[in-house]
Amino acid sequence: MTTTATTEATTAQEAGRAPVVSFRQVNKSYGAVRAVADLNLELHPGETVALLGPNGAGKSSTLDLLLGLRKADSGTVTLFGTTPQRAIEQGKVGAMLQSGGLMEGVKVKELVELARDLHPRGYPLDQILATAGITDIADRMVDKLSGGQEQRVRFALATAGANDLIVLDEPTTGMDVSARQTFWGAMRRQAQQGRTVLFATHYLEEADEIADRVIVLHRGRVLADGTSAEIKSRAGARRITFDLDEPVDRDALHGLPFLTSLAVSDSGSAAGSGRRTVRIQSQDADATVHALYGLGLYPHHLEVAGLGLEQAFLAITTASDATPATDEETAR
Ligand SMILES: Nc1ncnc2c1ncn2[C@@H]1O[C@H](COP(=O)(O)OP(=O)(O)OP(=O)(O)O)[C@@H](O)[C@H]1O
Repeated sequence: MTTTATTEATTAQEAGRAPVVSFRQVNKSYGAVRAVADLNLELHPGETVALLGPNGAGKSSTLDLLLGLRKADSGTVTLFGTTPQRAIEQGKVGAMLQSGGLMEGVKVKELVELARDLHPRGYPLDQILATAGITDIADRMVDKLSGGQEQRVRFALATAGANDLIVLDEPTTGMDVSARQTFWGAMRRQAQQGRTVLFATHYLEEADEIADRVIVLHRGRVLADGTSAEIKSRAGARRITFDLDEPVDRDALHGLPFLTSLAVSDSGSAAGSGRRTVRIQSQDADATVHALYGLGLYPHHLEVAGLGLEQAFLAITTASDATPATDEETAR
């Protein structure tokens, strides 16, 4: 074996072992705005990962760095052990981004065909159209599509060949409920075939349902990283709900220990009866409920439940806003 062949074999072996995506100490600023701050991240084959974060958290910047569309100020980004550019040239990555219009003056099928022809491992045209659910609009001009149809065409372009990594930036924006279901069905099939899927989203229910790993970004940092169940339990707080027949002493309820929020409303079924429903969020439900009985109250229909992903997400990002960001915030 020649030295070159040995080097190539070693590189291929390394690429086989390398994470699909690796960010090491990556920083990106736009002037004074720190969009990505000391970001460390690894994605592995077959993972479906949701990137969650409030507006301006750094999601699009992270995806741009990952795709080599922007250059990091410092740190390294690799895909399959090589540069993003190289991985993309090798046809390993399909991307569906928010920005950038679709080429106009062509039919849907012509545009998809072009993407397929450019892909080193392109799929048959009919298959791409069917997977993206756009067979019926294949002869439509691209400039005549609705927002949701455009998104489906973008999806077809991102999956026109056999990619190992699919990157999606808020892919279902503008899609109606049924288009969303079709879209995620297609995406699940991609994941079942061993592909790694990374998507940024504002829809927490999508992250909860689709992703087996959720990464919460805030101010360019990873605040939490784990399964959706882990993120929910990391937020710590629990919801306590109960009804009260007696007059509600809000000051007393506000004085309960470990309380993070309190809402009192007319009890839906018994509106006008004087019964009130109290909803509490607490960092220590046991202690709060104990103190509640200590107030001499008699709560009916008492329920204690974990937070949904949306509330957990809010709890995590709000807590981070209240404290200076440190690397210890990272969950793993
Ligand atoms: N080209 C740019 N020039 C200057 N600032 C920018 C640029 N692009 C992004 N930013 C800023 O960097 C920060 C991160 O933006 P980014 O678009 O990555 O966030 P995001 O999480 O994708 O937000 P959104 O959910 O609103 O799409 C924001 O404060 C944004 O205003």
